[in-house]
Amino acid sequence: SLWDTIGNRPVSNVIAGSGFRKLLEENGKIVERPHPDGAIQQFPKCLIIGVRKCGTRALLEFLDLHTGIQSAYHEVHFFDDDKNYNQGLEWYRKSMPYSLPNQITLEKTPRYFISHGVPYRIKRLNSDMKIIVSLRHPTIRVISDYTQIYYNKLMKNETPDKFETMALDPETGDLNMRYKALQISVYHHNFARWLKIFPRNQIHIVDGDNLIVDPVSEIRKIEKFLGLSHEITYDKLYFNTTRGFYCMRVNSTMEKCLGASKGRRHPDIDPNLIQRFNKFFRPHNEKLFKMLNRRFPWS
Ligand SMILES: Nc1ncnc2c1ncn2[C@@H]1O[C@H](COP(=O)(O)OS(=O)(=O)O)[C@@H](OP(=O)(O)O)[C@H]1O
Repeated sequence: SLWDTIGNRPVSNVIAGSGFRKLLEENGKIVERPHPDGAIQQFPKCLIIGVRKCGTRALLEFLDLHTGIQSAYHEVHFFDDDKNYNQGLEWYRKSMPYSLPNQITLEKTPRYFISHGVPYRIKRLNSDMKIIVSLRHPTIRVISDYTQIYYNKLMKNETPDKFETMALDPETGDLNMRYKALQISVYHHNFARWLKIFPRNQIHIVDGDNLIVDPVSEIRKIEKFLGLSHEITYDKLYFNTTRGFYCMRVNSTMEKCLGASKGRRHPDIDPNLIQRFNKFFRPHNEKLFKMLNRRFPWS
């Protein structure tokens, strides 16, 4: 991609800390991401592993505003995709943005959370890897997941299934346990695998619902988790009333919101069906809270 070709081209006449590291856009396109002398491509020290639709893109981009962090813009899918994994570690390192030696490289691939074998592969690369997981209300996450697939189908000129068709077993009318979006929201199933490989204190959990309404408070906890100073304030993030979400002040002249696929309106869903989902998730949430030694305001 354009991104990668720029990554291999050093631009030396740019001063560190003066905006060299951030997205540069021209006519809405990312055109260049120059880096300073001494910058190198480093393995990530921190991974955002998921969960899908829980604000992983917002986290990655907001954290990229920090001078101590360089985020890989694309989802690299190294640990979950055998085709990429078999390219080897150098391939992975070369997929990273340039950063100064004391900066933390950050990568996010939400599929890591649900992919078997990934925790072990990450541990083999770096047993000290810091791991970030964002969680949202499980029912809202299901609906967000459905909404994404709904629009993906529309874009491919396919007819999307109704939510009820996906969510309910056609024979019994019960919730469809084979529905992938439902399975992903049973967070403790996947979490159990991660906690077998990584100690709890190496995993930071973000409240993805709170990230939407008070991003600075969630980012601040991550800054602490990563041993970074507190830089991301409401000078850098502002509430964009048109979008209905927080957007970024990348520098004094550039503002940036997440892409149009983030924060789409969810379809109206029968409140009874929502209640059935909530009821289904309740005991699973309790298991999760126990596992994580932390509660969330989901009922
Ligand atoms: N600031 C800001 N701007 C836009 N969107 C925001 C923001 N903060 C959090 N979110 C929520 O992020 C949800 C998408 O999550 P992900 O980025 O993890 O999705 S993905 O798995 O990478 O497709 C997305 O879910 P939907 O609202 O269902 O689209 C948003 O609610």
